[in-house]
Amino acid sequence: MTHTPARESAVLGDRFGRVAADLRVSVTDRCNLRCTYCMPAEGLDWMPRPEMLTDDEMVRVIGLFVDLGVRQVRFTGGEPLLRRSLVDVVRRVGQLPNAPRMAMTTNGIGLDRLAQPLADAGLHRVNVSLDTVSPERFKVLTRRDRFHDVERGLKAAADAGLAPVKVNAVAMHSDVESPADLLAWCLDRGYQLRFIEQMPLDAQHSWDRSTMMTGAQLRTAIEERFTLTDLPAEARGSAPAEEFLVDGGPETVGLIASVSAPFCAACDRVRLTADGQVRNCLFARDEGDLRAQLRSGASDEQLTEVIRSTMWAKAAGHGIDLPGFVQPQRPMSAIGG
Ligand SMILES: Nc1nc2c(ncn2[C@@H]2O[C@H](COP(=O)(O)OP(=O)(O)OP(=O)(O)O)[C@@H](O)[C@H]2O)c(=O)[nH]1
Ligand SMILES: C[S@@+](CC[C@H](N)C(=O)[O-])C[C@H]1O[C@@H](n2cnc3c(N)ncnc32)[C@H](O)[C@@H]1O
Ligand code: SF4
Ligand code: SF4
Repeated sequence: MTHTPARESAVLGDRFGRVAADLRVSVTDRCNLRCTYCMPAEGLDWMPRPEMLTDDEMVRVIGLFVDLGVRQVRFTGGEPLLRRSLVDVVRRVGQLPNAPRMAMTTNGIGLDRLAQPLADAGLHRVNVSLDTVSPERFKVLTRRDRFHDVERGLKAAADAGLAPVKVNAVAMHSDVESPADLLAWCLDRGYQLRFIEQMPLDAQHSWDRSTMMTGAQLRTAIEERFTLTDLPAEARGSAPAEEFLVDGGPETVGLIASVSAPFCAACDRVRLTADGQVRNCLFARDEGDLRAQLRSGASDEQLTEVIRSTMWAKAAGHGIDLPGFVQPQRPMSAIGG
């Protein structure tokens, strides 16, 4: 590969001039829910534990990303709260030189107990996934009867000051309730709701475009009850969510239209999996193997070279609409979203 100045600069760039500043770290692939758009009911093997990065390995690699210009680290999973050492990892990342902002994406189960310790360890904010306000519907969608655990988790996050508390909802046509019901519930409690288009990343490879609600369809459904006002395009930056004022604001609702309106041209994200692979895109089919290097005694410079070369190879976009699109082998639950 030709080495250009951009390829060797202090920041983590790619061939299209994008610079990664947001690292998403999957700390485990294990989960206590089985959301239908993410995992099969059973039969998905977990990563063997010896293949997972230890805390020391994970913190070392995150430190290298920070040295390369990463300014926000998001802990995700699987379910990140299932990693027993999570609070300690957060504390250690918060103590790095040039410590990044730290966020987490979680299903909220266990957050009632962990929100305060995580906030004390330095976590700044949290996004909680919740697709419905009906406990019965929750049980169907996640195959577990845990709605009230999530409800308690959300409240604990707000009480611990992990603000703003955002709620993520994957929207599908099969949903019986209106997206406006979930929005009303979130507005009442001060949570910032964002709807997400379902992406072809489920472990069972059963994604079907026709079950996905598009951003435009969601907007229409929400506008049956609320007035939405566009925010200036500049306000969005590199965020996946396009935000709208609800009934004149200040509350907002977000639409993450990854499939119908991709935001890849402004992408500033890079990913680290729990088994130590760098992914330059949610949909990447190749990964940079940091674990092998780490365990064969690589220097920081050698690890940095793996990160840089993986990022340099990043594609322009996810290519879902291209004829040759192939879903990555690694499922959403082992990437982290
Ligand atoms: N296509 C695509 N989807 C993404 C990307 N980053 C996050 N998402 C999806 O957006 C949804 C919400 O993700 P979150 O983990 O809450 O992250 P976020 O929206 O960047 O978080 P905030 O910074 O709090 O707005 C999930 O379904 C993610 O898979 C991305 O880089 N590309
Ligand atoms: C993979 S989960 C991992 C973190 C945590 N378990 C949770 O659910 O928040 C991260 C995010 O991806 C979203 N997600 C999962 N499968 C998806 C899919 N097929 N399409 C779009 N988003 C998906 C979830 O709703 C969640 O907001
Ligand atoms: S979306 Fe999150 S909570 Fe649901 S099965 Fe996937 S990893 Fe678990
Ligand atoms: S699909 Fe890939 S390139 Fe597009 S925004 Fe997501 S991570 Fe970035």
